[in-house]
Amino acid sequence: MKQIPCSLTIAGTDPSGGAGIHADLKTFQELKSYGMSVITSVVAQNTTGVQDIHHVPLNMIEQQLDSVITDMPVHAFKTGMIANKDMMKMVVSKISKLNAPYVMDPVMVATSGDPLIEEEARDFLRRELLPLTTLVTPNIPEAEYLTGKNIETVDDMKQAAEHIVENFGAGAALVKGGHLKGEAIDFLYDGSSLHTFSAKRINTKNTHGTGCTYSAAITAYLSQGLPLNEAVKKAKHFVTKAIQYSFSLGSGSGPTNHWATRGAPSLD
Ligand SMILES: Nc1ncnc2c1ncn2[C@@H]1O[C@H](COP(=O)(O)OP(=O)(O)OP(=O)(O)O)[C@@H](O)[C@H]1O
Ligand SMILES: Cc1ncc(CO)c(N)n1
Repeated sequence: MKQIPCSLTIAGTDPSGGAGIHADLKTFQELKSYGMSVITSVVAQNTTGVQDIHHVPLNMIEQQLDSVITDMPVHAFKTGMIANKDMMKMVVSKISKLNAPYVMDPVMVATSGDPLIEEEARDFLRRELLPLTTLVTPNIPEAEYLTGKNIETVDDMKQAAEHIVENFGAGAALVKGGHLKGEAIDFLYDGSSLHTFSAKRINTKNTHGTGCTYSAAITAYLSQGLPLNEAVKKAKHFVTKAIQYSFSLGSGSGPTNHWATRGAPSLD
C-alpha cells in the first residue's frame, strides 16, 4: 500500500495562526502531506509584531525530536525559527541523521521587523546548518546577511543565490524578492543552473507568514518526491494564491490564506 507523504517542521509558534509552526502545519495539510512539528520557542505574536518569546528548554526540544524521529517517517523537513546556538547545535546532531530533503527558512526577523534569533546564532546557522540543506530560502535582508553584500537589483539577487551555494555549501538557494519593488520575483540556484519564478505583485499589506508558507509548501511537495525545481514552481503558485486571497484580520499585516488552492474562500 502507498504511504502518505510526511513532512516535519522544526520552528517557533504564532498564536495568531499566520506564521511559524501554525502556517507550516496548515500548509502541509492543504497540500496533502501529513504534518508533524517540533516547537523550539513559544512566541507571543500577532499581526502587529512580537510581544514576548519563551524558549522551550533544550532537553525538551531534543525529546520532541526523538519522539518524532524514532517513531514516524519523515519524507521531508524544514526548519524555521531556531533562536540560539545551543538549539542549533542540538538540531544539527539530530537532523544530520535524517535521510530526507531539508528546507531551511533562515528566519532572523519577523515580518514586523522584530528579531527572532540571537546575533551569534546567525553565524552558526551560516557555518553549520547551511551545508546540510537541500535548499535555503532567504528573503533579501537574510540573503544580505548571509553574503555580506547589499542587494538592490535582480542581478544582485542572482549573484547572492550563487554565492550562498558556492561559498557556504547549501544544496541550493532560493533568494526571494518579496522585499523589492516590481514583480514578485525569486531566483533558484541549484549548483548548476539558475531558475526564475515570477508572479505579479499583489497590492496588499497581508503578508504575515509568507516566507513560512512558501518554505512549508516546498517541503510538502518534496515529501511527495517532486524534483526541487518542480516543488518550487508549485509552491510559488501556492504562495501567490495564498497572498491573493489573504485575510484582512488583525490591525497589522494580516495572514495569508492557507486553503488558497481552492480559490477565493466562500464565507457563506
Ligand atoms: N505583495 C506580494 N505579491 C505577490 N507575491 C509576493 C508579495 N510579497 C511577497 N511575495 C512572494 O512571497 C514569497 C515570500 O517572499 P518574502 O520575500 O516576502 O518572504 P519573507 O520575507 O521571508 O516572508 P515573511 O514575511 O514571512 O518574513 C516570495 O515568493 C515572494 O516573491
Ligand atoms: C515563529 C515565527 N517564525 C517565523 C516568522 C517569520 O514570519 C514569524 N513571524 N514567527
